[in-house]
Amino acid sequence: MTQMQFIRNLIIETPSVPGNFAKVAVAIGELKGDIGDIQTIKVGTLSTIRDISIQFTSEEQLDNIVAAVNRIGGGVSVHAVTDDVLHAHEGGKIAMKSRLEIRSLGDLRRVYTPGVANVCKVIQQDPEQANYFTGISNTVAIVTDGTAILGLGNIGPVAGMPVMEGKAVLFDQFAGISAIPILLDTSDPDEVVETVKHIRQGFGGILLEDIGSPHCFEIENRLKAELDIPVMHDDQHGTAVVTLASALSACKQTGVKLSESNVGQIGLGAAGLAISKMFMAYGVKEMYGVDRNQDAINRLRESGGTIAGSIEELMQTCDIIVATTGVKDLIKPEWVRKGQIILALSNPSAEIEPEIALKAGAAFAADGRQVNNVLGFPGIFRGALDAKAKDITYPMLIAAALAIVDSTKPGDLVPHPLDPNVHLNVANAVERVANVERE
Ligand SMILES: NC(=O)C1=CN([C@@H]2O[C@H](COP(=O)(O)OP(=O)(O)OC[C@H]3O[C@@H](n4cnc5c(N)ncnc54)[C@H](O)[C@@H]3O)[C@@H](O)[C@H]2O)C=CC1
Ligand SMILES: CC(=O)C(=O)O
Ligand SMILES: [Mg+2]
Repeated sequence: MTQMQFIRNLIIETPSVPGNFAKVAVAIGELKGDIGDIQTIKVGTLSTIRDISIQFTSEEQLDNIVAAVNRIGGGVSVHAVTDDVLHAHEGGKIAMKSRLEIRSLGDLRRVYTPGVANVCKVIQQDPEQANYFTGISNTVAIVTDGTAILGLGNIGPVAGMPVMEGKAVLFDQFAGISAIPILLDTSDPDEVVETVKHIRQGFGGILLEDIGSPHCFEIENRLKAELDIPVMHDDQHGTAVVTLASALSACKQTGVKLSESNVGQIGLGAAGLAISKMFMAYGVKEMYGVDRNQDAINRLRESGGTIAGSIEELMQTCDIIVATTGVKDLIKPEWVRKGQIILALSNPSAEIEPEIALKAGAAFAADGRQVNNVLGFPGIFRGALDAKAKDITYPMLIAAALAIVDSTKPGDLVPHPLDPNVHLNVANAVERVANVERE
Protein backbone atom coordinates (compact mmCIF):
# COMPACT_ATOMS: atom_id res chain seq x y z
CA MET A 1 0.00 0.00 0.00
CA THR A 2 1.44 3.39 -0.95
CA GLN A 3 1.79 6.50 1.14
CA MET A 4 -1.19 8.73 0.28
CA GLN A 5 -0.70 11.82 -1.82
CA PHE A 6 -3.01 14.78 -1.16
CA ILE A 7 -3.67 17.87 -3.24
CA ARG A 8 -4.90 21.18 -1.79
CA ASN A 9 -4.99 24.73 -3.08
CA LEU A 10 -3.48 27.54 -1.03
CA ILE A 11 -4.86 31.03 -1.59
CA ILE A 12 -1.80 33.18 -0.89
CA GLU A 13 -1.38 36.97 -0.81
CA THR A 14 2.05 38.50 -1.47
CA PRO A 15 3.14 42.14 -1.90
CA SER A 16 3.19 43.08 -5.64
CA VAL A 17 6.98 43.31 -5.57
CA PRO A 18 9.20 40.89 -7.53
CA GLY A 19 10.82 38.21 -5.38
CA ASN A 20 7.98 37.65 -2.93
CA PHE A 21 6.47 34.70 -4.76
CA ALA A 22 9.93 33.13 -4.94
CA LYS A 23 10.04 33.21 -1.12
CA VAL A 24 6.72 31.36 -1.02
CA ALA A 25 7.93 28.75 -3.52
CA VAL A 26 11.10 28.18 -1.49
CA ALA A 27 9.11 27.80 1.76
CA ILE A 28 6.83 25.21 0.15
CA GLY A 29 9.71 23.42 -1.58
CA GLU A 30 11.84 23.22 1.55
CA LEU A 31 9.02 21.28 3.22
CA LYS A 32 8.77 18.98 0.17
CA GLY A 33 5.44 20.37 -1.02
CA ASP A 34 5.14 19.74 -4.77
CA ILE A 35 3.82 22.88 -6.51
CA GLY A 36 1.35 22.24 -9.36
CA ASP A 37 -0.81 24.83 -11.14
CA ILE A 38 -0.40 28.47 -10.13
CA GLN A 39 -3.25 30.81 -10.97
CA THR A 40 -3.07 34.54 -10.39
CA ILE A 41 -6.49 35.56 -9.09
CA LYS A 42 -5.91 39.27 -8.56
CA VAL A 43 -3.05 41.70 -9.21
CA GLY A 44 -3.48 44.85 -7.12
CA THR A 45 -1.11 47.80 -6.82
CA LEU A 46 -0.12 46.69 -3.33
CA SER A 47 -0.66 42.95 -3.31
CA THR A 48 -1.21 39.94 -5.55
CA ILE A 49 -3.38 36.93 -4.76
CA ARG A 50 -2.58 33.53 -6.22
CA ASP A 51 -4.24 30.12 -6.08
CA ILE A 52 -1.43 27.58 -5.77
CA SER A 53 -2.05 23.83 -6.07
CA ILE A 54 0.30 21.70 -3.96
CA GLN A 55 0.78 17.98 -3.56
CA PHE A 56 1.91 16.56 -0.19
CA THR A 57 1.78 13.36 1.84
CA SER A 58 0.31 14.22 5.27
CA GLU A 59 -1.92 16.74 7.01
CA GLU A 60 1.00 17.57 9.30
CA GLN A 61 3.14 18.47 6.28
CA LEU A 62 0.35 20.76 5.03
CA ASP A 63 0.10 22.48 8.45
CA ASN A 64 3.88 23.01 8.44
CA ILE A 65 3.77 24.48 4.92
CA VAL A 66 1.00 26.92 5.84
CA ALA A 67 2.89 27.96 8.99
CA ALA A 68 6.15 28.41 7.03
CA VAL A 69 4.47 30.63 4.41
CA ASN A 70 2.83 32.73 7.15
CA ARG A 71 6.22 33.09 8.90
CA ILE A 72 7.72 34.80 5.79
CA GLY A 73 6.00 38.01 6.95
CA GLY A 74 6.17 41.37 5.15
CA GLY A 75 2.60 41.00 3.88
CA VAL A 76 2.84 37.35 2.76
CA SER A 77 -0.05 35.30 4.11
CA VAL A 78 -2.18 32.21 3.45
CA HIS A 79 -5.83 33.29 3.17
CA ALA A 80 -7.39 29.87 2.77
CA VAL A 81 -6.75 26.21 2.08
CA THR A 82 -9.24 24.75 -0.38
CA ASP A 83 -9.70 21.21 -1.62
CA ASP A 84 -10.25 21.62 -5.36
CA VAL A 85 -10.00 17.90 -6.03
CA LEU A 86 -12.91 16.99 -3.73
CA HIS A 87 -14.83 20.01 -5.01
CA ALA A 88 -14.38 18.83 -8.63
CA HIS A 89 -16.00 15.49 -7.73
CA GLU A 90 -19.11 16.91 -6.06
CA GLY A 91 -22.19 15.33 -7.68
CA GLY A 92 -19.95 13.02 -9.73
CA LYS A 93 -18.02 13.82 -12.90
CA ILE A 94 -20.31 12.35 -15.53
CA ALA A 95 -24.02 12.39 -16.42
CA MET A 96 -26.17 10.89 -19.17
CA LYS A 97 -27.23 13.78 -21.42
CA SER A 98 -29.67 13.90 -24.33
CA ARG A 99 -28.22 14.72 -27.76
CA LEU A 100 -31.59 16.09 -28.87
CA GLU A 101 -33.68 18.83 -27.39
CA ILE A 102 -37.45 18.46 -27.14
CA ARG A 103 -39.01 21.86 -27.84
CA SER A 104 -42.35 20.88 -29.42
CA LEU A 105 -44.91 18.12 -29.48
CA GLY A 106 -43.50 17.19 -32.90
CA ASP A 107 -40.06 16.69 -31.36
CA LEU A 108 -41.60 14.54 -28.64
CA ARG A 109 -43.32 12.34 -31.22
CA ARG A 110 -40.12 11.97 -33.26
CA VAL A 111 -37.85 11.28 -30.29
CA TYR A 112 -40.27 9.10 -28.35
CA THR A 113 -43.69 7.62 -29.06
CA PRO A 114 -45.13 7.02 -31.51
CA GLY A 115 -42.21 7.72 -33.90
CA VAL A 116 -39.65 5.64 -32.04
CA ALA A 117 -41.62 2.44 -32.69
CA ASN A 118 -40.73 2.56 -36.38
CA VAL A 119 -37.02 2.78 -35.54
CA CYS A 120 -37.43 -0.27 -33.28
CA LYS A 121 -38.96 -2.20 -36.20
CA VAL A 122 -36.14 -1.16 -38.55
CA ILE A 123 -33.62 -2.58 -36.08
CA GLN A 124 -35.72 -5.68 -35.47
CA GLN A 125 -35.66 -6.44 -39.20
CA ASP A 126 -31.94 -5.66 -39.55
CA PRO A 127 -30.00 -5.61 -36.25
CA GLU A 128 -27.01 -3.98 -38.03
CA GLN A 129 -29.12 -0.81 -38.20
CA ALA A 130 -28.57 -0.40 -34.43
CA ASN A 131 -25.11 0.91 -35.42
CA TYR A 132 -26.80 3.86 -37.11
CA PHE A 133 -29.94 4.47 -35.09
CA THR A 134 -28.62 4.01 -31.54
CA GLY A 135 -25.49 5.05 -29.68
CA ILE A 136 -24.52 1.45 -28.89
CA SER A 137 -21.56 1.25 -31.27
CA ASN A 138 -20.06 4.40 -29.72
CA THR A 139 -20.55 3.32 -26.11
CA VAL A 140 -17.96 1.50 -23.99
CA ALA A 141 -18.55 -0.21 -20.64
CA ILE A 142 -15.84 0.49 -18.06
CA VAL A 143 -16.01 -2.66 -15.97
CA THR A 144 -14.36 -2.95 -12.56
CA ASP A 145 -14.57 -5.17 -9.49
CA GLY A 146 -12.55 -2.66 -7.47
CA THR A 147 -9.77 -5.10 -6.55
CA ALA A 148 -6.75 -3.07 -7.78
CA ILE A 149 -7.80 0.58 -7.78
CA LEU A 150 -4.61 2.42 -8.86
CA GLY A 151 -2.03 1.35 -6.26
CA LEU A 152 -4.59 1.66 -3.45
CA GLY A 153 -5.40 -2.05 -3.51
CA ASN A 154 -8.72 -3.83 -3.06
CA ILE A 155 -10.84 -0.88 -1.92
CA GLY A 156 -14.00 -2.03 -3.70
CA PRO A 157 -15.79 -0.78 -6.81
CA VAL A 158 -17.75 2.04 -5.16
CA ALA A 159 -14.59 3.61 -3.70
CA GLY A 160 -13.05 3.15 -7.14
CA MET A 161 -15.93 4.91 -8.92
CA PRO A 162 -14.10 8.29 -9.10
CA VAL A 163 -11.40 6.56 -11.17
CA MET A 164 -14.03 4.99 -13.47
CA GLU A 165 -15.81 8.32 -13.86
CA GLY A 166 -12.43 9.88 -14.64
CA LYS A 167 -11.81 7.32 -17.41
CA ALA A 168 -15.29 8.10 -18.80
CA VAL A 169 -14.43 11.82 -18.91
CA LEU A 170 -11.21 11.02 -20.80
CA PHE A 171 -13.05 8.76 -23.28
CA ASP A 172 -15.51 11.58 -23.98
CA GLN A 173 -13.06 14.44 -24.24
CA PHE A 174 -10.18 12.72 -26.05
CA ALA A 175 -12.09 10.33 -28.31
CA GLY A 176 -15.78 11.33 -28.39
CA ILE A 177 -16.77 7.96 -26.89
CA SER A 178 -19.64 7.57 -24.39
CA ALA A 179 -18.47 5.41 -21.51
CA ILE A 180 -20.49 3.96 -18.66
CA PRO A 181 -18.93 2.59 -15.45
CA ILE A 182 -20.18 -0.86 -14.47
CA LEU A 183 -19.42 -1.73 -10.84
CA LEU A 184 -19.37 -5.46 -10.13
CA ASP A 185 -19.89 -6.97 -6.69
CA THR A 186 -18.08 -10.14 -7.68
CA SER A 187 -14.49 -11.01 -8.66
CA ASP A 188 -15.26 -14.59 -9.52
CA PRO A 189 -14.17 -15.05 -13.17
CA ASP A 190 -17.22 -17.19 -14.02
CA GLU A 191 -19.60 -14.56 -12.62
CA VAL A 192 -17.74 -11.59 -14.14
CA VAL A 193 -17.64 -13.21 -17.59
CA GLU A 194 -21.29 -14.22 -17.35
CA THR A 195 -22.36 -10.72 -16.24
CA VAL A 196 -20.42 -8.93 -18.95
CA LYS A 197 -21.77 -11.33 -21.58
CA HIS A 198 -25.31 -10.55 -20.42
CA ILE A 199 -24.86 -6.77 -20.75
CA ARG A 200 -22.67 -6.87 -23.86
CA GLN A 201 -25.39 -6.00 -26.37
CA GLY A 202 -25.67 -2.45 -25.04
CA PHE A 203 -22.02 -1.70 -25.80
CA GLY A 204 -19.59 -1.34 -28.69
CA GLY A 205 -16.60 -2.27 -26.51
CA ILE A 206 -15.54 -3.35 -23.03
CA LEU A 207 -12.72 -1.68 -21.06
CA LEU A 208 -11.72 -3.71 -18.02
CA GLU A 209 -10.23 -1.42 -15.36
CA ASP A 210 -8.40 -1.91 -12.08
CA ILE A 211 -9.25 -5.60 -11.85
CA GLY A 212 -6.45 -7.19 -9.83
CA SER A 213 -4.16 -10.02 -10.82
CA PRO A 214 -4.25 -12.93 -11.31
CA HIS A 215 -8.03 -13.13 -11.89
CA CYS A 216 -7.82 -10.29 -14.46
CA PHE A 217 -5.90 -12.57 -16.84
CA GLU A 218 -8.59 -15.26 -17.01
CA ILE A 219 -11.39 -12.69 -17.18
CA GLU A 220 -9.82 -10.82 -20.09
CA ASN A 221 -8.80 -13.95 -22.02
CA ARG A 222 -12.27 -15.46 -21.75
CA LEU A 223 -14.10 -12.25 -22.64
CA LYS A 224 -11.83 -11.68 -25.65
CA ALA A 225 -12.53 -15.22 -26.83
CA GLU A 226 -16.26 -15.20 -26.17
CA LEU A 227 -17.31 -11.68 -27.24
CA ASP A 228 -17.33 -10.29 -30.78
CA ILE A 229 -16.58 -6.71 -29.70
CA PRO A 230 -13.27 -5.11 -28.62
CA VAL A 231 -12.28 -6.00 -25.05
CA MET A 232 -9.15 -4.60 -23.39
CA HIS A 233 -7.86 -4.59 -19.83
CA ASP A 234 -6.39 -1.10 -19.70
CA ASP A 235 -4.00 -1.74 -16.81
CA GLN A 236 -2.42 -4.49 -18.86
CA HIS A 237 -2.36 -3.36 -22.46
CA GLY A 238 -3.04 0.39 -22.34
CA THR A 239 -0.14 0.66 -19.91
CA ALA A 240 2.08 -1.65 -21.98
CA VAL A 241 1.48 0.45 -25.12
CA VAL A 242 2.45 3.71 -23.42
CA THR A 243 5.44 2.13 -21.65
CA LEU A 244 6.83 0.72 -24.90
CA ALA A 245 6.31 4.12 -26.55
CA SER A 246 8.16 5.99 -23.79
CA ALA A 247 11.04 3.48 -23.84
CA LEU A 248 11.33 3.83 -27.62
CA SER A 249 11.41 7.63 -27.37
CA ALA A 250 14.05 7.51 -24.62
CA CYS A 251 16.16 5.09 -26.70
CA LYS A 252 15.83 7.31 -29.76
CA GLN A 253 17.11 10.28 -27.80
CA THR A 254 19.97 8.49 -26.07
CA GLY A 255 21.10 6.62 -29.20
CA VAL A 256 20.42 3.29 -27.48
CA LYS A 257 18.84 0.40 -29.40
CA LEU A 258 15.90 -1.17 -27.57
CA SER A 259 16.62 -4.47 -29.32
CA GLU A 260 20.10 -4.47 -27.72
CA SER A 261 18.91 -3.41 -24.25
CA ASN A 262 18.21 -5.40 -21.12
CA VAL A 263 14.83 -4.39 -19.75
CA GLY A 264 13.86 -4.96 -16.09
CA GLN A 265 10.29 -5.07 -14.78
CA ILE A 266 9.65 -4.67 -11.04
CA GLY A 267 6.17 -5.93 -10.15
CA LEU A 268 4.68 -8.59 -12.42
CA GLY A 269 0.97 -8.06 -11.79
CA ALA A 270 -1.58 -6.89 -14.37
CA ALA A 271 0.52 -4.00 -15.67
CA GLY A 272 3.96 -5.58 -15.18
CA LEU A 273 3.34 -8.89 -16.94
CA ALA A 274 1.69 -7.18 -19.93
CA ILE A 275 4.55 -4.65 -20.16
CA SER A 276 7.09 -7.52 -20.09
CA LYS A 277 5.22 -9.42 -22.82
CA MET A 278 4.98 -6.26 -24.93
CA PHE A 279 8.77 -5.67 -24.71
CA MET A 280 9.42 -9.33 -25.58
CA ALA A 281 7.01 -9.14 -28.55
CA TYR A 282 8.79 -6.00 -29.76
CA GLY A 283 12.21 -7.62 -29.25
CA VAL A 284 14.69 -6.77 -26.49
CA LYS A 285 18.04 -8.31 -25.60
CA GLU A 286 16.69 -9.87 -22.40
CA MET A 287 13.55 -9.27 -20.34
CA TYR A 288 14.19 -9.51 -16.59
CA GLY A 289 11.51 -9.41 -13.91
CA VAL A 290 11.08 -9.50 -10.17
CA ASP A 291 8.04 -9.83 -7.90
CA ARG A 292 7.43 -10.80 -4.29
CA ASN A 293 4.78 -13.29 -5.42
CA GLN A 294 5.98 -16.70 -6.71
CA ASP A 295 2.98 -17.21 -9.01
CA ALA A 296 3.65 -13.86 -10.68
CA ILE A 297 7.30 -14.90 -11.16
CA ASN A 298 6.22 -18.21 -12.67
CA ARG A 299 3.96 -16.39 -15.14
CA LEU A 300 6.90 -14.31 -16.46
CA ARG A 301 9.11 -17.40 -16.71
CA GLU A 302 6.39 -19.23 -18.68
CA SER A 303 6.16 -16.22 -21.01
CA GLY A 304 9.88 -16.36 -21.79
CA GLY A 305 11.27 -13.82 -19.31
CA THR A 306 14.25 -14.16 -16.98
CA ILE A 307 13.88 -13.89 -13.21
CA ALA A 308 16.21 -11.54 -11.31
CA GLY A 309 17.26 -12.51 -7.76
CA SER A 310 16.30 -9.15 -6.28
CA ILE A 311 15.34 -5.61 -7.20
CA GLU A 312 18.92 -4.51 -6.57
CA GLU A 313 20.28 -7.20 -8.89
CA LEU A 314 17.76 -6.22 -11.59
CA MET A 315 18.84 -2.58 -11.24
CA GLN A 316 22.47 -3.65 -11.76
CA THR A 317 21.67 -5.73 -14.84
CA CYS A 318 19.21 -3.63 -16.82
CA ASP A 319 19.40 -0.53 -19.01
CA ILE A 320 15.68 0.23 -18.87
CA ILE A 321 13.73 -0.20 -15.61
CA VAL A 322 9.95 -0.23 -15.32
CA ALA A 323 8.18 -0.47 -11.95
CA THR A 324 4.48 -1.16 -11.33
CA THR A 325 4.24 -2.45 -7.75
CA GLY A 326 2.10 0.27 -6.14
CA VAL A 327 4.88 0.73 -3.56
CA LYS A 328 6.18 4.27 -3.03
CA ASP A 329 9.98 4.74 -2.80
CA LEU A 330 10.69 1.04 -3.41
CA ILE A 331 13.72 1.86 -5.59
CA LYS A 332 16.66 3.24 -3.60
CA PRO A 333 18.58 6.09 -5.27
CA GLU A 334 21.89 4.28 -4.68
CA TRP A 335 20.69 1.42 -6.92
CA VAL A 336 20.33 3.75 -9.95
CA ARG A 337 23.12 3.36 -12.53
CA LYS A 338 24.38 6.21 -14.70
CA GLY A 339 22.51 6.52 -17.99
CA GLN A 340 19.60 4.25 -17.00
CA ILE A 341 16.05 4.88 -18.21
CA ILE A 342 13.68 4.61 -15.22
CA LEU A 343 9.91 4.47 -15.56
CA ALA A 344 8.40 4.22 -12.05
CA LEU A 345 4.76 4.08 -13.03
CA SER A 346 2.75 3.41 -9.87
CA ASN A 347 -0.11 5.76 -9.04
CA PRO A 348 -0.66 7.72 -6.97
CA SER A 349 3.03 7.53 -5.87
CA ALA A 350 6.06 6.34 -7.80
CA GLU A 351 8.66 3.74 -6.77
CA ILE A 352 11.23 6.53 -7.18
CA GLU A 353 10.48 10.15 -7.92
CA PRO A 354 11.84 11.22 -11.32
CA GLU A 355 13.86 14.10 -9.83
CA ILE A 356 15.58 11.70 -7.41
CA ALA A 357 16.29 9.17 -10.17
CA LEU A 358 17.74 11.89 -12.42
CA LYS A 359 19.88 13.22 -9.57
CA ALA A 360 21.13 9.68 -8.98
CA GLY A 361 22.34 9.48 -12.60
CA ALA A 362 19.39 8.28 -14.70
CA ALA A 363 19.37 9.58 -18.29
CA PHE A 364 15.57 9.64 -18.40
CA ALA A 365 13.07 9.22 -15.58
CA ALA A 366 9.30 9.46 -15.45
CA ASP A 367 6.41 8.54 -13.18
CA GLY A 368 2.80 7.41 -13.69
CA ARG A 369 1.55 10.94 -14.12
CA GLN A 370 3.55 11.33 -17.32
CA VAL A 371 3.70 7.75 -18.62
CA ASN A 372 0.01 7.00 -18.20
CA ASN A 373 -2.41 4.81 -20.11
CA VAL A 374 -4.53 7.92 -20.83
CA LEU A 375 -2.26 8.32 -23.87
CA GLY A 376 -3.44 4.98 -25.22
CA PHE A 377 -6.92 3.78 -24.35
CA PRO A 378 -9.06 6.62 -25.82
CA GLY A 379 -7.42 6.39 -29.27
CA ILE A 380 -7.20 2.58 -29.20
CA PHE A 381 -10.97 2.30 -28.67
CA ARG A 382 -11.74 5.12 -31.15
CA GLY A 383 -9.75 3.28 -33.83
CA ALA A 384 -11.22 -0.13 -32.96
CA LEU A 385 -14.82 1.17 -32.94
CA ASP A 386 -14.37 3.11 -36.19
CA ALA A 387 -12.99 -0.01 -37.88
CA LYS A 388 -15.85 -2.10 -36.39
CA ALA A 389 -13.10 -4.39 -35.14
CA LYS A 390 -14.19 -7.49 -33.26
CA ASP A 391 -11.00 -7.61 -31.19
CA ILE A 392 -8.01 -5.53 -30.09
CA THR A 393 -4.95 -7.38 -31.38
CA TYR A 394 -1.21 -7.15 -30.72
CA PRO A 395 -0.48 -5.48 -34.09
CA MET A 396 -3.10 -2.82 -33.22
CA LEU A 397 -1.37 -2.22 -29.86
CA ILE A 398 2.11 -1.96 -31.42
CA ALA A 399 0.70 0.49 -34.00
CA ALA A 400 -0.72 2.56 -31.12
CA ALA A 401 2.70 2.61 -29.41
CA LEU A 402 4.45 3.73 -32.61
CA ALA A 403 1.82 6.45 -33.13
CA ILE A 404 2.56 7.75 -29.63
CA VAL A 405 6.30 7.81 -30.44
CA ASP A 406 5.59 9.73 -33.66
CA SER A 407 3.47 12.24 -31.71
CA THR A 408 6.23 12.89 -29.15
CA LYS A 409 8.15 16.16 -29.38
CA PRO A 410 11.98 15.93 -29.44
CA GLY A 411 13.31 15.98 -25.88
CA ASP A 412 10.09 14.54 -24.40
CA LEU A 413 9.39 10.94 -23.39
CA VAL A 414 5.70 11.02 -24.29
CA PRO A 415 3.27 13.56 -25.78
CA HIS A 416 1.21 15.87 -23.62
CA PRO A 417 -2.12 14.13 -22.89
CA LEU A 418 -4.04 17.30 -23.80
CA ASP A 419 -2.51 17.31 -27.30
CA PRO A 420 -5.52 16.14 -29.37
CA ASN A 421 -3.15 14.95 -32.14
CA VAL A 422 -1.87 12.07 -30.06
CA HIS A 423 -5.35 10.56 -29.59
CA LEU A 424 -6.19 11.14 -33.26
CA ASN A 425 -2.90 9.61 -34.41
CA VAL A 426 -3.39 6.56 -32.17
CA ALA A 427 -6.98 6.14 -33.42
CA ASN A 428 -5.92 6.38 -37.09
CA ALA A 429 -3.03 3.93 -36.62
CA VAL A 430 -5.25 1.40 -34.82
CA GLU A 431 -8.05 1.73 -37.39
CA ARG A 432 -5.57 1.23 -40.28
CA VAL A 433 -4.23 -2.01 -38.79
CA ALA A 434 -7.74 -3.25 -37.91
CA ASN A 435 -8.86 -2.67 -41.51
CA VAL A 436 -5.83 -4.52 -42.89
CA GLU A 437 -6.43 -7.43 -40.48
CA ARG A 438 -10.04 -7.75 -41.66
CA GLU A 439 -9.08 -7.96 -45.36
N1 LIG B 1 0.93 4.76 -15.14
C1 LIG B 1 -0.04 3.99 -15.58
O1 LIG B 1 -0.62 4.23 -16.65
C2 LIG B 1 -0.46 2.80 -14.81
C3 LIG B 1 0.02 2.56 -13.56
N2 LIG B 1 -0.36 1.45 -12.89
C4 LIG B 1 0.10 1.32 -11.52
O2 LIG B 1 0.80 0.10 -11.33
C5 LIG B 1 0.57 -0.37 -10.02
C6 LIG B 1 0.19 -1.84 -10.06
O3 LIG B 1 -1.04 -1.99 -10.74
P1 LIG B 1 -1.50 -3.44 -11.21
O4 LIG B 1 -0.46 -4.10 -12.04
O5 LIG B 1 -2.86 -3.25 -11.80
O6 LIG B 1 -1.63 -4.18 -9.80
P2 LIG B 1 -1.38 -5.70 -9.43
O7 LIG B 1 -1.84 -5.84 -8.04
O8 LIG B 1 -1.95 -6.58 -10.48
O9 LIG B 1 0.22 -5.86 -9.47
C7 LIG B 1 1.14 -5.42 -8.51
C8 LIG B 1 2.29 -6.42 -8.48
O10 LIG B 1 3.35 -5.85 -7.72
C9 LIG B 1 3.88 -6.86 -6.88
N3 LIG B 1 4.53 -6.22 -5.72
C10 LIG B 1 3.94 -5.48 -4.76
N4 LIG B 1 4.87 -5.07 -3.86
C11 LIG B 1 6.06 -5.55 -4.31
C12 LIG B 1 7.38 -5.47 -3.82
N5 LIG B 1 7.66 -4.81 -2.69
N6 LIG B 1 8.37 -6.09 -4.50
C13 LIG B 1 8.09 -6.79 -5.64
N7 LIG B 1 6.84 -6.90 -6.14
C14 LIG B 1 5.86 -6.29 -5.49
C15 LIG B 1 2.66 -7.70 -6.48
O11 LIG B 1 3.03 -8.98 -6.01
C16 LIG B 1 1.90 -7.74 -7.79
O12 LIG B 1 2.29 -8.84 -8.59
C17 LIG B 1 -0.48 0.54 -9.39
O13 LIG B 1 0.13 1.46 -8.52
C18 LIG B 1 -1.07 1.27 -10.56
O14 LIG B 1 -1.46 2.59 -10.23
C19 LIG B 1 -1.22 0.52 -13.40
C20 LIG B 1 -1.74 0.72 -14.64
C21 LIG B 1 -1.46 1.91 -15.41
C1 LIG C 1 -3.61 4.87 -14.66
C2 LIG C 1 -4.16 3.61 -14.18
O1 LIG C 1 -4.94 2.97 -14.87
C3 LIG C 1 -3.75 3.11 -12.89
O2 LIG C 1 -2.90 3.70 -12.24
O3 LIG C 1 -4.32 2.08 -12.47
MG1 LIG D 1 -5.95 1.45 -13.75
